Amino acid sequence: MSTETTLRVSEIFHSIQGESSLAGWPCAFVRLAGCGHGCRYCDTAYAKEAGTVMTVEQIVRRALAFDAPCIEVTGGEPLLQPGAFELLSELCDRHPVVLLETGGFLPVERVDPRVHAIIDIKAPSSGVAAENCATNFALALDTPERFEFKIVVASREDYEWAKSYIAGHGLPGKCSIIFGPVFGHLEPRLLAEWILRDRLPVRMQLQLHKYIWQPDARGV
Ligand SMILES: C[S@@+](CC[C@H](N)C(=O)[O-])C[C@H]1O[C@@H](n2cnc3c(N)ncnc32)[C@H](O)[C@@H]1O
Ligand SMILES: Nc1nc2[nH]cc(C(=O)O)c2c(=O)[nH]1
Ligand code: SF4
Ligand SMILES: [Mg+2]
Repeated sequence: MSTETTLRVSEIFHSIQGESSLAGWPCAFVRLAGCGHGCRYCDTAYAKEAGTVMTVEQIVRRALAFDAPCIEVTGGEPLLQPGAFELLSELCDRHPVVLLETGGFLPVERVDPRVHAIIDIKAPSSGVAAENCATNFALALDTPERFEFKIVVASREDYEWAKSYIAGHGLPGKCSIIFGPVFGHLEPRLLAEWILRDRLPVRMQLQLHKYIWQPDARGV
């Protein structure tokens, strides 16, 4: 594997992990550039710009320099760049906790098994629910400790869809599942009450960083 492989990078930053089961931990983020998806609620449209070309070695050194308990590769859609797989493996060689945030429409089987992958399942309000890649569920049910599934909901309809979607794929009780509100669209209290009323075996998340800094701030 060559660490001279290049990738297009949107930003590399140090923040408090705002999402997933590791929310709250200081984290180094590598946001790769580019995304072919078009989730209606996307809060990171800027990552679709070209970005800066960097080698795997340069990216890894920048991320390690934050000396954070975890490193997350996100985007844009990180798995769209072939070099992302090498980047993830190189990070795993040099750091014990490597996370991947991926949009759930690409297969994750080529991702280094040492990576903890947070796979987003897109609900109908995203406009791209038809592109959810169901092959990822079989892999996750096989090795559940490697994965988390996240569903961001904007409405009661999204919530009902999410409830039956996870049940239909046999995920509850087997895989870690997180529901979160589309920021500013669904009142967190409503989602909390729906989960409690249904006794749903899912975690609830808020995007912590949007309560610490300006919700539309970059680099946090
Ligand atoms: C910006 S995307 C980048 C990684 C990957 N493309 C994906 O979709 O997971 C990271 C996460 O941000 C979340 N997200 C994006 N816009 C959001 C919003 N308006 N409200 C809540 N979560 C949002 C999605 O759940 C997504 O998983
Ligand atoms: N602080 C912080 N935590 C995050 N977790 C996942 C993020 C993402 O955009 O993928 C993100 C982000 O953009 N900021
Ligand atoms: S897949 Fe991720 S980066 Fe791409 S549009 Fe959807 S939320 Fe935004
Ligand atoms: Mg974000």
